[in-house]
Amino acid sequence: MTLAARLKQDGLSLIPYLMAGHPDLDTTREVGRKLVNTGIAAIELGIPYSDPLADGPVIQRAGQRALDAGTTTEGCLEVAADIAAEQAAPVILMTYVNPVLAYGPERFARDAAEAGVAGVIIPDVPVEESADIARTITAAGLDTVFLVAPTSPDERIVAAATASTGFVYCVTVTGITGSRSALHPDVHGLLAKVRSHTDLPVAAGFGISSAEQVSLLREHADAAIVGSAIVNELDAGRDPGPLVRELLSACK
Ligand SMILES: O=P(O)(O)OC[C@@H](O)[C@@H](O)c1c[nH]c2ccccc12
Repeated sequence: MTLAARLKQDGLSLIPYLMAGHPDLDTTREVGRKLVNTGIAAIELGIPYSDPLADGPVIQRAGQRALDAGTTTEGCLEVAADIAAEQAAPVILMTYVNPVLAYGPERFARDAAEAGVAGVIIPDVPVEESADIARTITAAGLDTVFLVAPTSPDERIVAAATASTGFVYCVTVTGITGSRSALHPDVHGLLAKVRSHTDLPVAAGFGISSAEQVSLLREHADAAIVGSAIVNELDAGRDPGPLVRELLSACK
């Protein structure tokens, strides 16, 4: 089943995010393997990068810790392969464009596809400049995912939806990743606008950390993406499993 078809299935689903290599790759492998078997729709795996523009403090710190621990793109792809081998939920890589260029775009796309990865999110390629990289990714059989924000004009939403094949990532707050006490005041209007421009699934992310916030997205989004709240659990030395189960029950 394609990533898009999976996310279009029954109601709101959950996509947890892990930073690969935080606190080390063995933990990412172990936690990722467990999480894909909890009923999540997909898992987003971040590749750490030294200049992460859109990352808030929690994800930035996790990325720095991963880099300090010697995490490489090769290592991330190996862990992605181990998680994908569970055959329980698709693995989506989230990476800035520089690590992809450093690795070589063709090689990156081929190795990710070989690892069993389903799709790639590259947040810092403006959709207007995305044609080459998107072609390389889709040629390897991977899905592309582009982001739209509350500030995106209609034509940008259309362009992002046209360039995406897996789902459209709807950033539900203005700014960087990280837990917020409240969702965007017009999150439902924003999601409705994106949905009016595409048949692809629409996933909401940025600032979603609680079961209550997840439940507010029911019937408005196809998936909720939760990053910082999960990274926080790992920072506190806790298994993120219980939080993920709580968030999952809010999807129903
Ligand atoms: O951490 P949050 O607020 O729950 O947001 C998800 C997010 O962390 C994850 O999707 C992500 C991490 N880094 C990114 C950079 C750009 C876009 C998305 C991301």
